[in-house]
Amino acid sequence: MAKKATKRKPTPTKRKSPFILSKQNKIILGSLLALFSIALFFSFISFYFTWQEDQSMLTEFKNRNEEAKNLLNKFGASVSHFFVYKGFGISAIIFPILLCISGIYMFLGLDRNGLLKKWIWGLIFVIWISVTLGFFATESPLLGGLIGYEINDFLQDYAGKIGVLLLLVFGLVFIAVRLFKLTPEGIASFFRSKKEALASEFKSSKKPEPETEESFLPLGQDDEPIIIDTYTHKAEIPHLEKEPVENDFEITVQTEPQAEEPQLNMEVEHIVEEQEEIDLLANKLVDDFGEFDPTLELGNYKFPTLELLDQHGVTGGITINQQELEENKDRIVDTLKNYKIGIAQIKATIGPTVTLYEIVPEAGVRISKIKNLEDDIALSLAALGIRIIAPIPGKGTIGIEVPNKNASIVSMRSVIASKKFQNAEMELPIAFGKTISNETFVVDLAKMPHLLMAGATGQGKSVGLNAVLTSLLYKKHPAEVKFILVDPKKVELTLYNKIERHFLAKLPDSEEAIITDNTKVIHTLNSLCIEMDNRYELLKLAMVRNLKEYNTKFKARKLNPNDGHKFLPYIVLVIDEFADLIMTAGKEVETPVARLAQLARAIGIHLIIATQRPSVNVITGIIKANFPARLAFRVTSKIDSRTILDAQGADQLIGRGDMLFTQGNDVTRIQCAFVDTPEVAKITEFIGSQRAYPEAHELPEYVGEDSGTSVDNDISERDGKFREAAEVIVIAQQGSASLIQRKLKLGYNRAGRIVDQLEAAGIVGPFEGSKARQVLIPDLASLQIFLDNEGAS
Ligand SMILES: Nc1ncnc2c1ncn2[C@@H]1O[C@H](COP(=O)(O)OP(=O)(O)OP(=O)(O)O)[C@@H](O)[C@H]1O
Repeated sequence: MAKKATKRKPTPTKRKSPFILSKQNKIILGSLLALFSIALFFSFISFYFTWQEDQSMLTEFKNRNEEAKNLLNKFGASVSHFFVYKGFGISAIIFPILLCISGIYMFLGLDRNGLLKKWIWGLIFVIWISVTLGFFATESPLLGGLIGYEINDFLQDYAGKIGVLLLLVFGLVFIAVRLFKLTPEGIASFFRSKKEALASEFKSSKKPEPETEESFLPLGQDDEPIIIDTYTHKAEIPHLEKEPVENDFEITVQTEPQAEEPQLNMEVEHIVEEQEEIDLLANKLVDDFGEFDPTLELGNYKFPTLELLDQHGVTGGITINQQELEENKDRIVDTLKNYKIGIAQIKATIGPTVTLYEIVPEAGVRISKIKNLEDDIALSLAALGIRIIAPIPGKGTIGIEVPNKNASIVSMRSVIASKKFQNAEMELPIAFGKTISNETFVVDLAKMPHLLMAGATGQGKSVGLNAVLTSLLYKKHPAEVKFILVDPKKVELTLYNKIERHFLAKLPDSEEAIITDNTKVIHTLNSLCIEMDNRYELLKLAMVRNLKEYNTKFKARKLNPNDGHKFLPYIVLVIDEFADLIMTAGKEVETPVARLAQLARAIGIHLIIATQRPSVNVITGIIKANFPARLAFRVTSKIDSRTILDAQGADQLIGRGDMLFTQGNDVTRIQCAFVDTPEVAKITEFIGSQRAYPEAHELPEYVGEDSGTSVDNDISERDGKFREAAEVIVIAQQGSASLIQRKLKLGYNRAGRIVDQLEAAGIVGPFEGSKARQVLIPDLASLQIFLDNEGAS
């Protein structure tokens, strides 16, 4: 998206200009413009031959019996009269030329930036030529047109003839320098090179050199041994210190430095030009075709509209219950008074779910004393979820958060529609919800750069994940971001299947884009590691430090797609129920996740990991260290809160989307935006019904150690029990090593080896995680035929 890097427009529905035409319309309009401009061109030309005869026709435009001599008849005569006679004279011809170029641009669907430049220069030319001709050709007004004449007249009244002449010369200099990039040095070197070319031509015509090797040899030096290079057959350099010899071109050049000075100057200029060549080429490509636009393939893609989201009954802001506020204030003041803590000042900020009471204690009160009263205050307020922030970072106050009796829902619609989100100039903006002071909370996932989410069951984790995904869907074009969704629960993220070919990425041979089984997760994570390495390689080649710089360079056409460069979308990997994965796959999952978390930030791969159980064996030290951004919904214990946030507080939340977010230092309390399943269904339906890419974004192939075997299908090297094992497997129609182990009383390793050989022979299918392998031979008779054929071939 060439335009995406610049300012975003306020509403997602109006991101594109309403004047964007479809490809067909562009072709139609482009050809119409080009043909019209050709007609106009000839009409202007013919005006110069027919204008006198057609003059009387101008008032007879409606009269169908009258005919004009102009090539375009009365229309041509009138338009030409307007543009040439009343307008700019002969320079009016530039208009059809500009129109023709515009038509070609439209026809070929080229970028409009280059065209705008041409129009600006065209208009400058039109005016300059018209005024110049108006100045010099006062006798023939048709050359400069009425405008040229009038401008001259006007200027001469104020600046006189000389003043206008100087202005015209300045115009010429301006055009020469800005458009043709002429400089005094450039002109001087041009003439110098011409002069030298002439001189050398003259010289060579005077002394024609015979085309033999001897012509390079110094003449008249018989007494000196001449060293001839065996490869080049030329005299070697040592002759330098010798007296200059007229006939020896090479030596003369090197022994007369003064005569060579102009040539040295020229060389310097040449080097400068060479250095700029890549940039010049890129600039030319951008001028001709415009910046690369990754969204072009789905050019008609429409962003989801706000109407797809519900208000959830919230139309206005938060309703303030004055009585509740007063009561809470009095209770806080009374409770603190009971403990002999005086309050100098108290202020309330009302949020969607909690109200923050900011207290300035009287001088001499110890902060730790108030902090220790947390439970007592909660008791006296008879409310759950009280949190004391002492002191509030950046302010000299103590905060007491008290849940509102009637919490209001923060709808996803309200946060998406907020100015803060709409105007967010972020790479991957996420609108989480609203803070305690009712401000929309927007953060950039690209800066986090990975997010860890935890919360006990039913506290709003799935809604939180949907809020993250919805935010990105409302802001990003399918070309800019791809999701990899891992959903071991198999039900939470299924709705996103509909946007598979727009927004999802998957392994080359997998059918389902949403990953639900563990083996596939391991493969996908390893495949992402390969993608990461590939991307680093591309970044290295492009000599940039991160994905943003890389894509900017690619859009500016400074990276050649023939060298493997391509526009790289962000990849967001979402793993729901991470605990479940770690429990079943352990290190196999942890290692690639840690590797990605450590290294993937620069190349645009971002991880979002959600878990119900934030225990230390799930969120291990290495994972924690690489996930500075953490989001905690309500958890069941202080320990869990510490594991996820490195601070307590998450155990005191009130649930239903009440959450704490930290990016390393401050902890912010946020009410998560609520987006319901039917809303997600509508959004995915809206996107899914639009034209899509032919396939989901393909990840690099990963060949796992356990998928397939490297065992050769060598009959002579097969285990002695191979045939028996094959029979057991075919009878049971179950390809498992443990079955062979039991039935044939073999050790595990030997049984495993036999299964590998069975796979290599094509009797059982590949490894499928916890499931038994598929048996590819239906019955014993078929097996018999199969093995006999194998032996015969
Ligand atoms: N931000 C919110 N605003 C209002 N209500 C919410 C919010 N988030 C969640 N809820 C309520 O809590 C319920 C449970 O939320 P959710 O399904 O997200 O929980 P969960 O943490 O994913 O649970 P589990 O881990 O069992 O899947 C929702 O159905 C909704 O009624």
